[in-house]
Amino acid sequence: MFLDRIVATKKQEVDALKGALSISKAEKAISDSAPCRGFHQALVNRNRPVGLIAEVKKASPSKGLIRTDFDPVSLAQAYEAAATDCISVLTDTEYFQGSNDYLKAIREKVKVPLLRKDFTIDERQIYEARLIGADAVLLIAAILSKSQLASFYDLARDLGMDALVEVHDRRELETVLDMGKASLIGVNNRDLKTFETNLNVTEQLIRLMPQGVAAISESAIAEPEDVEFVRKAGAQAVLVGETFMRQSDVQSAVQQLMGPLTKEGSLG
Ligand SMILES: O=C(O)c1ccccc1NCC(=O)[C@H](O)[C@H](O)COP(=O)(O)O
Repeated sequence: MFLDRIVATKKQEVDALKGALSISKAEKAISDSAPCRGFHQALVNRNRPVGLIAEVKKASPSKGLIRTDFDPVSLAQAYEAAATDCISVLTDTEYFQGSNDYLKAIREKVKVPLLRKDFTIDERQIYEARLIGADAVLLIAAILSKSQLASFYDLARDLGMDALVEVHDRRELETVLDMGKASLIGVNNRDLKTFETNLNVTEQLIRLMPQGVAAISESAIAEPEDVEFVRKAGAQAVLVGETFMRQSDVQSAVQQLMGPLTKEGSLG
């Protein structure tokens, strides 16, 4: 199964990180660094009726190479110019052709809060995310135990970041809700084991979420009708990658998919 392969590769990367990243040095560097930008708060204060996390995504296991003229900083600047609330940056190299360097370079040029989109399986990756400039990390319920979810969540918060906790089915959602911490839950419409996508997953899972949880619908959102469908299902924001990456003009692609701004003067 592909997800198992990804996790096996991450285990090797984490072994290398154990030699390369000292937690005490990381803590010192983080205490000297600028505070994070509020990722969750940007979605609360969103610029449109449905918030947007726009993804910088060069390639994927399901689609292969998605964008050939891939300049991560220009893409992120186009997202910012289109009043995107948050940006997701894929940092996995092996399967998504992403890079920590992309996130670092985007952090230098763009003020929008950044999600480090990767497969977190070890606490060192959370320190690393904060050091490279992330404002939030992704915690995928399909690859973590309840105790890992809780401790990684607490660590992210202790380091000043938000955590987007991702689920795909009822069992994963129940685990996350049992944990009793997550206030930002992503429903991935893509089954990461089969790559099948279905927006009904958002509808089925959001209705099981208590009030006070902000739900993000992730993956396979391609048309304004899809955004409307997940809004009606209760999603407060969407996470979109491929649809934007396949358009030459990313800024206008955001406007076409997401519609006009709610707040005057948000653009630019
Ligand atoms: O995108 C994939 O093929 C994929 C395969 C295995 C694990 C994760 C995968 N994608 C990560 C994501 O969650 C998406 O990049 C993100 O939700 C955006 O999806 P899309 O708008 O469909 O590009």
